[in-house]
Amino acid sequence: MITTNETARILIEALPYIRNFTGKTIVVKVGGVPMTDPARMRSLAKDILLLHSVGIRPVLVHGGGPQIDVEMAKSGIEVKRVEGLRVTDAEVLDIVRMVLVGKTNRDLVAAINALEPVAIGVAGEDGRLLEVEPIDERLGFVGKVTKVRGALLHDFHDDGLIPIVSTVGADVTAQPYNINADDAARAIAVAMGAEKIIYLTGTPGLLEDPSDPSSLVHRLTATEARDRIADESVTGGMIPKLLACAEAVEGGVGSAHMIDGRTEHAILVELFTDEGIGTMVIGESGQ
Ligand SMILES: Nc1ncnc2c1ncn2[C@@H]1O[C@H](COP(=O)(O)OP(=O)(O)O)[C@@H](O)[C@H]1O
Ligand SMILES: CC(=O)N[C@@H](CCC(=O)OP(=O)(O)O)C(=O)O
Repeated sequence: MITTNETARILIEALPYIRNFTGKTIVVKVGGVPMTDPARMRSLAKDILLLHSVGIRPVLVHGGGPQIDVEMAKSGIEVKRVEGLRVTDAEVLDIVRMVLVGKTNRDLVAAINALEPVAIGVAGEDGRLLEVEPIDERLGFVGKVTKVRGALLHDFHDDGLIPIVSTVGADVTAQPYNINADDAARAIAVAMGAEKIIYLTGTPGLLEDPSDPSSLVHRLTATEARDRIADESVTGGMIPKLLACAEAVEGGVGSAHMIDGRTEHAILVELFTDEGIGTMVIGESGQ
């Protein structure tokens, strides 16, 4: 049982962090794994609302890879990925939009709005928030973000709203494209001049040995992150995630964090306490 003194100490410890982050943009990307449990989604909604309530400007970007896999299986379509990216033909693209824009985004918006009606859902193809180019024709409709209309998201914040972004973008002809949500979150954080980007994932962070959760890498630079991708010590979904962290700090975001989205209130511990959790990627100066 937490004592009154401990509660007071925690609040006092949080104060300088709250002061430091007030008025700043923090991008939180939640992966599909942490969202498989509705209780976790409700807990995430409380955390995001708390950030908003203390004057932080949060942008919640979500994935939904496992949820797309389930719908593809129901339709009897085989899942193919190349270096963590889903091969997306027109049929798969329909499923991606249905799941990300039609379901996952709505569930997150509803989870926050059940507490306070300040969440607004937006897809990357709305108002061409996320403009893309195809990455590689072998991947089909998979896009790399070339432009972010960040002003749209700043406007939502100015209006007291929390934008919840699903990462289906569009090219200049309005053709929709599937985007890796980690990379889309990175592009948004860079375009908005975010203070931090936080990835809530299905692992404790970057692991030396992916089968050993205690082998957590606490801190590394963007160059070290790129080296680990080059020497193939990370695989699957960790490749775009680690690359996104490196590109975020190289693009001017203060720091990028990968933390365990399955741990309740991990965002609050990361932001408001002296306890660093998960993996932090920083710029070359070590700051
Ligand atoms: N070195 C590593 N450390 C941690 N995870 C790794 C590593 N190498 C590969 N992975 C894999 O990457 C996955 C995380 O990427 P992904 O599933 O896309 O994340 P998300 O949970 O955000 O959707 C982990 O669940 C793990 O299977
Ligand atoms: C191109 C590509 O691979 N897009 C991803 C988009 C969703 C996503 O990134 O979801 P997670 O964050 O849960 O991994 C996909 O289709 O799975």
